[in-house]
Amino acid sequence: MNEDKGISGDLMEEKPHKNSEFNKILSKSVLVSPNEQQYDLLLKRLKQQLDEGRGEVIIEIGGIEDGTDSGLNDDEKEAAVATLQSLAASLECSCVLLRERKENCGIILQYLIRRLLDQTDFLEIRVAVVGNVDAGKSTLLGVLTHGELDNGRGHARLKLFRHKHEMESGRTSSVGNDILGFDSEGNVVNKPEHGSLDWVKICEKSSKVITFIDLAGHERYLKTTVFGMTGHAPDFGMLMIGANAGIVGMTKEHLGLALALSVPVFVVITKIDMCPTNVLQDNIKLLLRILKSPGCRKVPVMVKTTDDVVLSATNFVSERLCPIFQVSNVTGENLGLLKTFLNLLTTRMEYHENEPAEFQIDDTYSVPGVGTVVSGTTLKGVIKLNDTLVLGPDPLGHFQAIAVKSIHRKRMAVREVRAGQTASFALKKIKRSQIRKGMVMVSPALNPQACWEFEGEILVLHHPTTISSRYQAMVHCGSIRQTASILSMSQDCLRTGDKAIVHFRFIKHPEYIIPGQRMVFREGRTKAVGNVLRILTQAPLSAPGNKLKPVKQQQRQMQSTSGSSLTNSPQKGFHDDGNKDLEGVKESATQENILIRPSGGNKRGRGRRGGRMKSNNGSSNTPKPLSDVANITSIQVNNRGTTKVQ
Ligand SMILES: Nc1nc2c(ncn2[C@@H]2O[C@H](COP(=O)(O)OP(=O)(O)OP(=O)(O)O)[C@@H](O)[C@H]2O)c(=O)[nH]1
Repeated sequence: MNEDKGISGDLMEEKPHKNSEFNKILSKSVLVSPNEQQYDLLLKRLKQQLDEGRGEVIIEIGGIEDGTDSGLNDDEKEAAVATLQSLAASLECSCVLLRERKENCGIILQYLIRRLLDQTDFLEIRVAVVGNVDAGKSTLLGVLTHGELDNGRGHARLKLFRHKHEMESGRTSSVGNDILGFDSEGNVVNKPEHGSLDWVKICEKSSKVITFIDLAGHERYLKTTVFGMTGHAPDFGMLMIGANAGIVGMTKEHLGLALALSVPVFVVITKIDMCPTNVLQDNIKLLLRILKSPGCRKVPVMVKTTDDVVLSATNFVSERLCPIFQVSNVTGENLGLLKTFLNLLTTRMEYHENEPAEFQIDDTYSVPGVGTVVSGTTLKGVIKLNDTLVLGPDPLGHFQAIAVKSIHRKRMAVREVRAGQTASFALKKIKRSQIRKGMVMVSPALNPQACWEFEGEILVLHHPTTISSRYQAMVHCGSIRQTASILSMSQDCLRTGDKAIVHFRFIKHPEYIIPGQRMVFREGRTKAVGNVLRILTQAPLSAPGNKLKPVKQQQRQMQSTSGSSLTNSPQKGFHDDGNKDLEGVKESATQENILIRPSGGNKRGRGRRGGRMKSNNGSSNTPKPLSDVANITSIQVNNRGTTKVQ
């Protein structure tokens, strides 16, 4: 089958593997018998590679592609492997063979070098699990993390459900988490006897922990699913498809969401044990067509052997690659391949030691005997025990100093957390009611500012009619989830497929957002995606909680400021590189129609939220011209409502 071919050559050329530089010094002669100087150089480079890969790297030996130096014979292989093992041991790493292949020129090997970490440390990868209802999401997670196969009637998923109504209905409604640990050799740490409370035991024995963010498949819970995709900062998306049902319901919606948020996706087709071959083939054909379409532009790879796993995992740094697994939760078929793949995934989040810390809160708890606890993801820097951070913004836009008295990672007490890691902090002298999802804890060095208004560049993926000024919908941006109103736009009105610069204002309280962040703007089936371009107002235009001023009044206010000097605007115009990012998604909205649902009324949303969806010519408030909006940079308004234009 044509689709079954391996990873296409052009993909490899486009994004050379990150180890390719290192591999150049791994020439056969050097590895087989390095002199002292060469050995030291190898050691130094390997350490560098491990630091870059957050503690692990995949090394290929004997595979230099210049044609002169490739392939090892048996003796050379033995010597080269001994050198690699000695290098790994010197750096306190494990060295595990992943793949051995015989080419005409000789043997080529791939090894996983992984740092041995102490009990409290582990590499963390977050995988968002999406797919339609009944695709088998909770079941697969139950099978993977509890080591027992399913019975086909919902046995495995029972271990994951968090609410009584979920047990009764068999449907996930909340964002659930479960973990799968791998030791330094790549063996699964989870055992059937590990209950869901044994996270500490699993983490202590693991070098890498995969956190699955189990998201609801039903349309009713889409808001929660979008929050899971934006607020939990997943490294990857696992799109689950039932073999017999195929691409139905929310499958395309979820795929589109991952695409819009630039989250690399791999596909797991479940229930292959109960699906007739012809149905499976038809569903796979459709899947491949969608993935290859101009809207997705993915390179699908059917993963059938360990070789395919290693190849796709090492190239999964490219968002374009889309590995596809076919598994059964009942017979366990191909689950081994999926586990090996998960073991080889590496985090996408970068970590720089000296960056000021940023932590976004995605949940709050009140724990008896402990007090208020917040959980979330460390986005930047490192947070250590007893550090003082600032928490906010509160409804007045203020941040307050807060000391970090205890840190937990996956229920395990630790001394520090770094970028890319989720954690929870117990906070003193603050009530749970004072904290909400979307708040941040950041280093005081950042001098964080609360934001009521911001400018975003958005692309409308779907709207039944048109969007114009004063339209309101939910903004999802990181763990922020709040309704915002459109004050003005660079176009009179927006229809499906349109792109525009939009001036938003949060309706309830200010938030902490950063230019460049990805955002989703949605209400019911209306959906737009884009980037935050810049922050416009640092303080409320009126007292918090007050209704918005009419747009015209706001615009007059803004016009009076046009031409004033740009104080906090990092950008001069609107044509920034965010445009580029949206191109692929735009195509998906316009050409392939994968995200577009058939037009239809949206009566529920219209009534409840008070958003106005006008007919094409119905815009009574002419939006400000783009050039004018560009000039307005900061309208500083204090709480009494006095405007100070800078
Ligand atoms: N035969 C067979 N049945 C499976 C397999 N995977 C899941 N099932 C069954 O499919 C049903 C639905 O599985 P769930 O895990 O609840 O599906 P889900 O995608 O989590 O659904 P939501 O939580 O509502 O989003 C259950 O009865 C499972 O036992 C499989 O590989 N083979």
